[in-house]
Amino acid sequence: TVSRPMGLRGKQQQGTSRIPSQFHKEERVAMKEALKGAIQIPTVSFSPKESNTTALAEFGEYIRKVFPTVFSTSCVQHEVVGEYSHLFTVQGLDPSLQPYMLLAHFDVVPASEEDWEVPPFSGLERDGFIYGRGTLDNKNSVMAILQALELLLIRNYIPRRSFFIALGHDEEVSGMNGAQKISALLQARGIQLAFLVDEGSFIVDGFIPSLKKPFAMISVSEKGAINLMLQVNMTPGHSSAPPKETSIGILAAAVSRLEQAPMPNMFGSGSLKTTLQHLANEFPFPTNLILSNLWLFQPLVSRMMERNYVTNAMVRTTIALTMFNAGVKVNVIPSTAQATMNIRIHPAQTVQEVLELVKNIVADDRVQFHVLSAFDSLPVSPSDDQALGYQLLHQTIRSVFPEVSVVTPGICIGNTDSRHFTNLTTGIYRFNPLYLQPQDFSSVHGINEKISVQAYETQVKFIFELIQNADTYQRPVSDLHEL
Ligand SMILES: CCCCCCCCCCCCCCCC(=O)N[C@@H](Cc1ccccc1)C(=O)O
Ligand SMILES: [Zn+2]
Ligand SMILES: [Zn+2]
Repeated sequence: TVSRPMGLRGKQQQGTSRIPSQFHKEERVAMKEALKGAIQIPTVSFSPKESNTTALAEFGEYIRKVFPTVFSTSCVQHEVVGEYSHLFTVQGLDPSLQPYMLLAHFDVVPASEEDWEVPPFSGLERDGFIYGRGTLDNKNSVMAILQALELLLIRNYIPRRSFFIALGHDEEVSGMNGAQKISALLQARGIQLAFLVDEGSFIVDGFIPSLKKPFAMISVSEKGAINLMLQVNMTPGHSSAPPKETSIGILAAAVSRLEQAPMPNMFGSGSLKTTLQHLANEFPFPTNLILSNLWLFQPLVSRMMERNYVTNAMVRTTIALTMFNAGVKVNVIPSTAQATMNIRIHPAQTVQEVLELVKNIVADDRVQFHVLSAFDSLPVSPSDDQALGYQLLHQTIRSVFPEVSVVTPGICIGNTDSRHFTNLTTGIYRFNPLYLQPQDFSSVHGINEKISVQAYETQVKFIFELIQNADTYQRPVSDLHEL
């Protein structure tokens, strides 16, 4: 367990003085009201071709209204990209410092009114929590980033290091029109980023049984994915004289075989192993010893990880059957049956390897494979002493969340807009400065998504600190050792 400061040491902020992250009562009320207003705009992405464009446009008007200083300060340039996404360029004083990017998205997944305790687009405050779709994924980040910049600018802050704020409008349906276009635009301008911070991981609490303390997980990679459609075609006919096998039966047996035969456990070659080694001393006896001696206990630990759906997703490629279609009439045997699945690829495997494994499990030539889309897992970003982005996050976590004793690299089991930026940087970090418990995780894309007012204020504070920390001239520690 490393809890001492790593990486960035030495003098802070030569010249200008640091602006304390203290906000008065009126500012704190204004910031939570601004978030509520953002939740009330139903910026829903239904599919790559269908979104609430009226709401997306309204959101653009809304941020102009609630963050007037951001939009009127001369060191901040604003552009709309891909019709609804936003790119802010904040010009720093020192062009020799490589710029970085803060990334977030303001589209949300749909929410069915009836299931919620509080209407999902009401932004209602109840018992210290703000409820609504997007309070964790990901309007909290969108608003907190702009809010932190607004408050810094009001205090006459001018950054030393330039940075970009990119706010996507279609992350929930692939990010092709938002994040992808922003990335292409910056590439055309010859920009390279020192690092990028996006959503995708949290200060996680209660996901590993017997680990009582929360820890900060910064995701340094994310899983790949395949959308795969299996199809069986057989001769159609009259249901009164059925053949021995039908398209439905053949396909059902094939997908059942896939559910019965999970993909191999890759714990040994994955980053969850590193994560657990960082955490070893946080566990009570004997788990601390077990995790410190993975050379011996790896088989035991890898099986333990399979027991929970989230940690299971971190040790293997998963297959979720998500669509199943066949038949139109009760007395007609259909010719075609289709099953679509969403596969999430462990970083130790490739698209091709997984497709081979799936074919071998299905093992039936009558089942056709149609790959609808596929991409490999993302490259692993550095998390060593020299990794500026990782070390800045680590430093900021230590100061804003002093009670969190472990910060570790991890892997994101979902996909984020950050995957469109591999052309601009190798330092992609997915971290949302919020506590997340399993019940909060279920509310993301689920029901009763909510954020506490206090947690949101802390998120603003975190970004306020992170932006100032990024102004460091400090080179990573090991460079200093050489001096
Ligand atoms: C060691 C135990 C730690 C447990 C940590 C649990 C934290 C889990 C956090 C997971 C957050 C995932 C965020 C992913 C965002 C998301 O939902 N992305 C979506 C976006 C998407 C949609 C269409 C096509 C491509 C991508 C997705 O992955 O489906
Ligand atoms: Zn998201
Ligand atoms: Zn999402």
